[in-house]
Formats: sequence, structure tokens, C-alpha cells
Amino acid sequence: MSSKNKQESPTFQARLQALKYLPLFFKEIWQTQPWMTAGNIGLRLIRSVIPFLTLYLGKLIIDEVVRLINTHSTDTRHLLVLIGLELALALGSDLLNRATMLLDGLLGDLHANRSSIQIMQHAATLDLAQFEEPVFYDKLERARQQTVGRTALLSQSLAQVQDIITIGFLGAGLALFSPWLILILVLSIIPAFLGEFYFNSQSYALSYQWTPQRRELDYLRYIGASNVNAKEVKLFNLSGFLTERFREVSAAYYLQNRQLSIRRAGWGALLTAIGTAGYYGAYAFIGLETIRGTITIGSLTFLAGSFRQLKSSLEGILNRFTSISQGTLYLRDFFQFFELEPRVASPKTPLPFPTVIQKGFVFENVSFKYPAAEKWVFQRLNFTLKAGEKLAIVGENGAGKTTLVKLLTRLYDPTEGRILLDGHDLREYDLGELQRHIGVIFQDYIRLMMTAQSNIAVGDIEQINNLDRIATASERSLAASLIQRFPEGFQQVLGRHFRGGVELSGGEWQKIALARAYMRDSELLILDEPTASLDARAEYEVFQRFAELTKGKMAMLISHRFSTVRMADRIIVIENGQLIESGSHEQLMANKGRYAELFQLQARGYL
Ligand SMILES: Nc1ncnc2c1ncn2[C@@H]1O[C@H](COP(=O)(O)OP(=O)(O)OP(=O)(O)O)[C@@H](O)[C@H]1O
Repeated sequence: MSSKNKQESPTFQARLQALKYLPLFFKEIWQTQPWMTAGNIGLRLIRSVIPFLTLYLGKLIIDEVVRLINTHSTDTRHLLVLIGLELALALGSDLLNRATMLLDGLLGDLHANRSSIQIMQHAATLDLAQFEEPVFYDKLERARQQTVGRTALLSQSLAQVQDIITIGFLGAGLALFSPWLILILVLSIIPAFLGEFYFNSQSYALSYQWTPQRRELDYLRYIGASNVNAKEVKLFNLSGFLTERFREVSAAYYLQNRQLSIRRAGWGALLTAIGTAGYYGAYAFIGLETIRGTITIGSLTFLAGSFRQLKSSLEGILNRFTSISQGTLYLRDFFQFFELEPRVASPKTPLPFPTVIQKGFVFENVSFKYPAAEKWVFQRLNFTLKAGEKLAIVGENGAGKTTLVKLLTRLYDPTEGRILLDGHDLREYDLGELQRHIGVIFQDYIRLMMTAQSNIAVGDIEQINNLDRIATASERSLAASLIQRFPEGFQQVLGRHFRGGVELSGGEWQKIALARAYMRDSELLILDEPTASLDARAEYEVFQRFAELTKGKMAMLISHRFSTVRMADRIIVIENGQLIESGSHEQLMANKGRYAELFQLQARGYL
């Protein structure tokens, strides 16, 4: 992660192409809240004529004042009406301004919430393998991080439309007087626009290329300042190591960014000066025309005002164009994330899942390697998990036991070979249904910093309000006695993340996790290291209950503890990607093979 990422930054063409995501974005906004979007657009349309009307009223007021002075008239009614109108316009403009800001803010918040939910929902449909690809993760990160940016993009795009209409009115007025003024205007603004466009691309490219480093910085911040890691950070004195790495990466990013910011500021000042000189040139031109008597003093103020307003609106439009085009690049990340399709999917017409499994699962010449890995985890693995059987899997670290579970539950599909359930490939069944019928408690089970009730309900989240089921599950997993001691019972928040939460020991968490296994009525229950943190008595009791519950059902146990393993009807030993032994505890001990060797090693360790 330390070397700078060499990803290509988006080209000019890519930026233009990214503009195509703008209509999609507006569709999203519209779907978020149609009446707010319509109201926002309507209010901006009204606002867009206000600058022209204000300037024109200003001209009428000045011309009226000059007329009154020149004619020595005391009839000021017309003048007062004009001033009254301008006051009404000013008040109305302020109200409209606040109303659009309010709608922008509310719409932005609603859209941010909606898109965060969409990201979470879509992420849940994707494959585990996709989460393990750094490129995917970077894309997800950019889509996630830009929630606030998208809110800004919304008001920028709408302001853009508003300014274009304003410019239409002002430009028409100016062109009627002198098309030359329009030319000066355009020429004085283009250099600043090009500068902005260039530097915006550079800054997007920088942030794009540094996405992996920014992720690393987030990670280091998390490791260095989270309660989960605090004890090891302290005892191993990791703070210096972590902050040093943070300093190194953040300083490199800062240097790159500083360089760009300085260049941007320098060029920006120069190019803006050109625009300002253009404005004063035009001002001088209008002034001279007034002295010559070609135009009235009122027209002088109108034209000078129009010119200034046009200049700032045009600058606004051009600058906004660059940030909108930058924003659309982020939109591209956002929409591309939604274009990702899971590779592990259900067939169009799935087979009905067997109500009672008859034959069981068969691994047929299954070979597997992780997508980004070189090494094969399994090569032509064959074995059967028979209906009603309790099977234990034994193997050294990294032998592939957890991977086997991932294949069985279709978190991954085999690279070669197939897995059959009652004679049909797992891929012929509906994915959701398959996963619903298999209950799995992984070794690294999820520890929700939420109530005990929610933590147990994880096993079958639809039953979250079924307190009877949750209570029974906690009885079976031995979590009940623990929950009784909590001041808030099932409503006790677990973990230290939130106020009032209680932290649990490793074994206590394991009892909570085990309760999840009892939440659903699975055809096959898989427990990956279910007793690793339990004391001997708890392990014994857990298995007593486990045996009762899974009577007649299939279960798969993965464990390094032979006291757990020997409960199974049959044990298989995996080594070097292949099955090397299979049989009951007694048979395998009699065989004096690898199982017997490992068993004796462990038994000796306890002497
Ligand atoms: N997501 C992954 N991407 C690439 N390789 C992986 C991934 N997960 C596991 N592996 C590799 O696959 C092999 C099998 O891992 P697995 O977790 O299945 O082993 P295990 O038998 O459950 O080990 P343990 O007893 O330590 O839990 C290991 O060599 C591991 O490094």
C-alpha cells in the first residue's frame, strides 16, 4: 500500500462522457421527492429574472431623478412608486433565496439518506469475492464518500440553470446596446475558465489516484483510536508505529496537494486579473458613451451593472461547469458501483429446495482458489455429507475448513467441479433459499454493538420481535444465565461502542453467537469453531443441547478441539487441499493415521 497508486486518472474525454450521468442523477433527485424538486426548479426560474428587473428598475429610478432635477419638478409620485417596486423586489428576492436554500438543504439531506441506503442495499447483493478486490473497495469508497459532494452537485446544477436564464435576459439587454461589450466580456472570462477547468481536473486526478492511501489513512485512524484495539495498541506500544505511518502517508499527500494548491492560487490570481481588466475596459467605454450623450446616466448604471452581473454570472457558470463536471466523475463512480452485478446468482427457474434433504451434499471433484490468489485451496476434493449426519472437519490452520463452508453456502462457487444437493448442482437452487436453509456460525461471527435481543435475532432477523424464540435460543446456547445478569436483560446494549453498553468476555460473546444457531430451523447447521472460547463445562453442556436439537438433522462442526470433534458421527481430515482420512473417532484412532497423531499431540499437551 505504500507505493503510490498508478491508476490512470480520467481524461478530458472521460470527463465529458461522465456528463451523461447528470440526467440519471436528476432522475434520482426527482424520485427522492418530486414536489420539492419541482418547487425548487420553479423558485429558481422566478429568481433568474430578478437581477435583470432590479437593474432595469435602477435605471428607471436614476433617469427619473435626473428628469426631476432637470425639469425642477416636485411631482415625485412616480419616483416613489419605482423605489417601492425595487424594495418589493429586494424583499421578494431574499424570500426566494431562503426558500431555495431551504429546499436545497432538505432535498440534499433526503437524497444523501436515500443514496446511503441504496449503497448498503446494493452492497448486500454483491459477492464476497467482490469485497475482497481492492479496486472494488476503492469504487465503493468513492461512491460512499461523495454523498456530501452529490448534495453540492444538486444545488450547483440547479444554480447553473438559473444563471443561464439570468444571462439570457442580461445578455439581450447588453447586446441591444453594443455587441462589442458581449465580446469583451467573453474574452475576459475564458482564460479564468480554462484555468479553473485545468486545475479541477488535476485535483480530481490527485484525489482519484490517492484513494488507496486515503483508505489506508482511515484505517490507521481507526486502528489508532478505536476502543476495540486500545489494549493492544497500549501494551505493544503501537501508537508511535501507527502515527509514524500516518504521518508519512498524510505528509506525502499534503505535499502533492500543496503543490497543486499553490499553482492553482497563482494562476487563478493572474487569470482573474485579466477578467477584471476587461470589466474596467468596458466600464470606460460605457462612461465615454454617456459623456458623448449617446446614452442616459440611467442607462450607464444599467449597462455597467448588467456587465458586472453578467461577468459574475458567467464566471459562476464556467467555474461551476468545471466543478459540475468533476462532480459527475464522482457520479460515475456512484452509478458504476450500481452497475456491478453479483457473479454468484440464482438461476432463472430454480429447483424447489427439498423440504427434507434425502441424500445430502456431495463434493464432486471440487477445486477452488480465491479469485486473487495463486494457490489452490482444494484440488479435486470429493466427499459426502449424508442426510442426517453430523460431520466434523479437522485440518491444520489454513487447510481450507472455513473455505469449505463458504463453498457449501455459495458465498463462492467452486473454480472447478461441483457440489450437489440431493443429486442437483447447488447452482440450480435459489441462492437465498439455500442460504436460508443452512445455519452458519462463523469463527469470526459478527459482534453487533446493539442489544442482546438484536444480537441473537441475527440468526433469523425476521424473528427479531419473537421474544419467546429468542429466549429459548438463549437457553439452549447457555446465554440465558448471562442475560439474566444484565441490568437491562435482553435490551442490554452489548460492547463498549455506545453509552451504557457492557463488554463481554470471548466465551460470553460465543454463547450469544451460538444462540443464533438456534434461531432458525435449519436443515444443516454449521458451526465453525463453536467452542473455541468456552470453558470445559460450558463446552460439555453446549454439546449436550446441540445433540438434542440436531437429532435427525445435518450438522457440520469445524474445530481444533478434539473434545468437540469426537461428538460427531464421522470425522474427515483435510490436508493439502485433499481429504486424507474419514471415519468415526474410534475408527480413525484405530487407523493410527494423521487424526490419531493430532489427537495424541493435543492429549499430551494437556498432561
Ligand atoms: N479471502 C481470501 N482470499 C485469498 N485467500 C484466502 C482467503 N481466505 C482464505 N484464504 C486462504 O485459503 C486458505 C484456506 O483458508 P481457510 O480460512 O479456509 O482455512 P481454515 O482451515 O479454516 O484455517 P483455520 O484453522 O486457521 O481457521 C488459506 O491458505 C488462506 O490463506
